Amino acid sequence: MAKEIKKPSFDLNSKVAIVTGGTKGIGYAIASTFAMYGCNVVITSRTPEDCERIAKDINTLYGVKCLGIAADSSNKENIDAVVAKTVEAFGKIDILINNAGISGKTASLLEQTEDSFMKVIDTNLKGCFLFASAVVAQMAKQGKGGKIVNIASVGGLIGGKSVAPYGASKAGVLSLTKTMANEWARYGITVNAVCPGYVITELNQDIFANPEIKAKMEKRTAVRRLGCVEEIAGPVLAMVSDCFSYMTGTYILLDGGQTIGG
Ligand SMILES: NC(=O)C1=CN([C@@H]2O[C@H](COP(=O)(O)OP(=O)(O)OC[C@H]3O[C@@H](n4cnc5c(N)ncnc54)[C@H](O)[C@@H]3O)[C@@H](O)[C@H]2O)C=CC1
Ligand SMILES: C[C@H](O)[C@@H]1OC(=O)[C@H](O)[C@@H]1O
Repeated sequence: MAKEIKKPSFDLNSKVAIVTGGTKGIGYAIASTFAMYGCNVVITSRTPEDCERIAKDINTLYGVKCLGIAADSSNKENIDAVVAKTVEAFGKIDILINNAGISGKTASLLEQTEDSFMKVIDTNLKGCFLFASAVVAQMAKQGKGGKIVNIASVGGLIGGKSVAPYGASKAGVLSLTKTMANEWARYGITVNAVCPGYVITELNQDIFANPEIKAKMEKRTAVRRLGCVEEIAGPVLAMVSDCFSYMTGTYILLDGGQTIGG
């Protein structure tokens, strides 16, 4: 008899995930997709009403426990409180998705200020470091490993005009992902990233509202269209499942062929 091959499973039953910035856009799609697969989810954003409302919706729609906790991803005290409240409510953390992010001021480098630069770095890069560090301290105590996915961007690979702080923050996230994977493999924790291209969300709705710009962006992709949030959430689900147990310290590019020249 030939060797039996294990059937891949995306089941997240009884797992507990934190999805930062889980009230909107890509984060909301990820939190909802995890919930569809049985995962209890903690979602964060800075607005308490949004957290409460969306957590209730996810709970009603998918029958899992969902907790909304207001927290600023650039604030260490807030982050430590999210980790403590998650452990208090669920007893453990299995998965962290570092998703909360802002695009920042669209302007040339010379027009960026210390404030506009640091605001993006604090949310996108410092937040990723602080959240992962706080969660890993808990995962290490649990002794059963864990999965972290950082939401980076094509912007972190190619830079791009007028979005220097954003590109730099996402390049930093990709570098952090490698170091985290190296240093935390000893705890059985894998750390990976995804680099989405153009995905329609609130982050960029103003830009894509202009039909000319939208058409230009679509033309930059090989598939000639913008992405949707489900096209990021599905791959992230696979990445936190048992299927991706041998992947760590790297990223998946989800850009419709933007970086191969369109
Ligand atoms: N939409 C796109 O085309 C792409 C987005 N991304 C990344 O995906 C992630 C999600 O972006 P979208 O869903 O598009 O944006 P969005 O604006 O729709 O949602 C962002 C979420 O992050 C939260 N957030 C922002 N700043 C926060 C802070 N300081 N503390 C806590 N929560 C905060 C917001 O409340 C919201 O829930 C971001 O990291 C973004 O950089 C990456 C590549 C492409
Ligand atoms: C903010 C941009 O419109 C959006 O964000 C990203 O990371 C994508 O690459 C898009 O450019």
